Amino acid sequence: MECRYNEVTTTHAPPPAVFSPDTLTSNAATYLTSKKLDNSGNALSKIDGAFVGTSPRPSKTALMVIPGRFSPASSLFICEMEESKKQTHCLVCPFTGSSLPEIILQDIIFTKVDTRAEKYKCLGTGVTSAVFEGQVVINNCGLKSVAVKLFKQPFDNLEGISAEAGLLKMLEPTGITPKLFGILQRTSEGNHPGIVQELIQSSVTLHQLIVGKPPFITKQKWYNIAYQLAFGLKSINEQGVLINDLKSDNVLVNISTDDCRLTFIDMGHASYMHGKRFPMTTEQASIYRHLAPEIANGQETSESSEVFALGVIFKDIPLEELSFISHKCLSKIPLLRPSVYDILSFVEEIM
Ligand SMILES: Nc1ncnc2c1ncn2[C@@H]1O[C@H](COP(=O)(O)OP(=O)(O)OP(=O)(O)O)[C@@H](O)[C@H]1O
Repeated sequence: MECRYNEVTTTHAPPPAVFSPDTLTSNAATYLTSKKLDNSGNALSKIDGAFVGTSPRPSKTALMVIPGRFSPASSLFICEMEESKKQTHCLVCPFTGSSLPEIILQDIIFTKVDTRAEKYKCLGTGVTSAVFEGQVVINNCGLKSVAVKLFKQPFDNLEGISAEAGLLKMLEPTGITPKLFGILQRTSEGNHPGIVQELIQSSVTLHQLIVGKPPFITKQKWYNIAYQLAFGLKSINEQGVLINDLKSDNVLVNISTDDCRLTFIDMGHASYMHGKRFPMTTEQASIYRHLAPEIANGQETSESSEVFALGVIFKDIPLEELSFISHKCLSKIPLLRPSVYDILSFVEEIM
């Protein structure tokens, strides 16, 4: 999957809607506003069916996502249906060749913001997608809470989506990324394709925590966060994956847990077993402060550029003890940066 960096969100663009009741309604309304998305009846009947050993297939009537701002032009519709037919074979991880589960729209119940209005709970939006809260019927396991990442054009090709989903699957053993439930394919009803993943409950982005939005967290919790950042990056890199877009907007913090549990989200720019180039102009490079200078100069990403990105986050974390190591991570010369193992040992020592 060839990606250009000008597709990446600008650093520290304010996340539009994360568990804030006043913004949720308006944002969700802009993205998904359809009565027909109310799927609860169908999905629940499927669970009832599962209990009695049958699997009733809800009829495919009018289950459409009418996605406001990123709806396709009607002339593209036929082409999309053609595409979805030939894209079925893409439900395999392009890196490992293992198959990825498919989830059908009928099995998702999107969470409504308001029981009367047809407005759905948007967890956040990015450059490539809008992420909605819901529940999904998993065979014989009942309902699971999920975050459904629906891709906007032109980021809605199934190969790219399969790559991101495949990486989430691959990273599941680390426990630091959301669990993958499956891929939602584009259907002839016109819904946007997406990734159905574990919902990270009670979370805010690390960026929100850093810029001082409530809640206030203790120094000990900041140490825990620094440790999990280093440990998480090490675990991900050890699986052969480079995140290539590590920044505080892409880390969720579960503020209801004592240790402030972290989850690394958004593997949309990640690569497996190799680095990736992100061609960009000097002006663009200046926006992406988490990008190491060599990447802005056209070189491939590497474990060392991941360390640079970690250094940017450490610099923003309000712990003086991190300034020594973040300074080293931010060295312009990749070879002078510490390894993620050195960083982890350093954080362990200061805790
Ligand atoms: N699994 C999840 N659980 C809870 N909230 C989530 C989850 N995944 C994403 N979000 C919310 O949705 C927002 C957008 O998600 P994500 O970063 O994956 O989108 P994106 O379009 O790839 O963003 P970018 O602009 O970085 O490309 C996140 O900032 C977060 O608030």
